Amino acid sequence: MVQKPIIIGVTGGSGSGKTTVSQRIYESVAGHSVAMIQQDAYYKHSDLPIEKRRQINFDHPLSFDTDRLLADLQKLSDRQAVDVPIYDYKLRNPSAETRHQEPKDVVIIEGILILDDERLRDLMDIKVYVDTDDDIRLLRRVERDIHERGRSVENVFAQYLKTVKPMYHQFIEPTKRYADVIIPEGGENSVAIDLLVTKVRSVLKHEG
Ligand SMILES: Nc1ncnc2c1ncn2[C@@H]1O[C@H](COP(=O)(O)OP(=O)(O)O)[C@@H](O)[C@H]1O
Ligand SMILES: O=c1ccn([C@@H]2O[C@H](COP(=O)(O)O)[C@@H](O)[C@H]2O)c(=O)[nH]1
Repeated sequence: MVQKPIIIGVTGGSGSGKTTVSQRIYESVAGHSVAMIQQDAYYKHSDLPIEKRRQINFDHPLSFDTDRLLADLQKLSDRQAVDVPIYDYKLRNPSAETRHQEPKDVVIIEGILILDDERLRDLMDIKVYVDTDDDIRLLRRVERDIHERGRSVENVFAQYLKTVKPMYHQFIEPTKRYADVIIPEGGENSVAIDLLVTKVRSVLKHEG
C-alpha cells in the first residue's frame, strides 16, 4: 500500500474517449487498488420539473457541485472513505442512492471540467487531456445518448448546438493548457496509454 494515493485526472470533450482511457489505466495497474470517480456523479440536484431540467446547461462549470467533489477527492487523498453520489441521466438528477468508496492506491478522476477548477487541479499528480476531433465526438455522442441515455435524435442535436459545443470551446478546450499529457484519438491510442501507464507504475514503485 502506498502512503498517499496517486491521483490521475482524465479530461476532454464529451465523447473524446475519457472513460475508455481511464478504463485502460484502471486495468493496467494490477497489484494496486484503484478507484474510479466520475465528475458526472456530482451534477447538482434540481427541483425544476423534467421539462425544465431538459433545458439545463450541463456543460457549464456551475452545473456541478464542485465543492462536494473537492471534499471527496481531498478525503480520498487523505486515505478516508467517501460516499459518491450516483447520477441518473434519464431523470437528469442525482438518484437517492450513493456508492461507498474505500480509499485506494490510485484514484482516477474523469470528467469534462475537472481541470477548470484550480483546487481540483492542485490535488492531481497527473493531468491528462484526451483530444478528439469535434465531428468524431459528436457522432459518438449521438449513438451513446440515444442507446444509453434515453434521448431522441432531435434532443441530442438541439443540446449539442445550444450548449455542448459552445461550452466546449469556452470552458473545456481551454483547460488543455493545464494537461501534462495530451492523448490524440482517445482510447485506442495504445502508445500514449502505454507511456502513461509506465509513468503511473514508476510513481507507485517510488511511493510504495
Ligand atoms: N479511439 C477510439 N476509436 C474508436 N472508438 C472509440 C475510441 N475511443 C473511444 N471510443 C468509443 O467512443 C465512445 C465514447 O467513448 P468514451 O470513452 O465513453 O468517451 P467520454 O467518456 O469522453 O464521453 C465509446 O463508445 C467508446 O467505445
Ligand atoms: O443530465 C445530463 C447530464 C449530463 N449530460 C451531458 O453529459 C456530458 C458529459 O458526459 P461525457 O461522458 O463526458 O459525455 C456533458 O456534455 C453533458 O452535456 C446530459 O446530456 N444530461
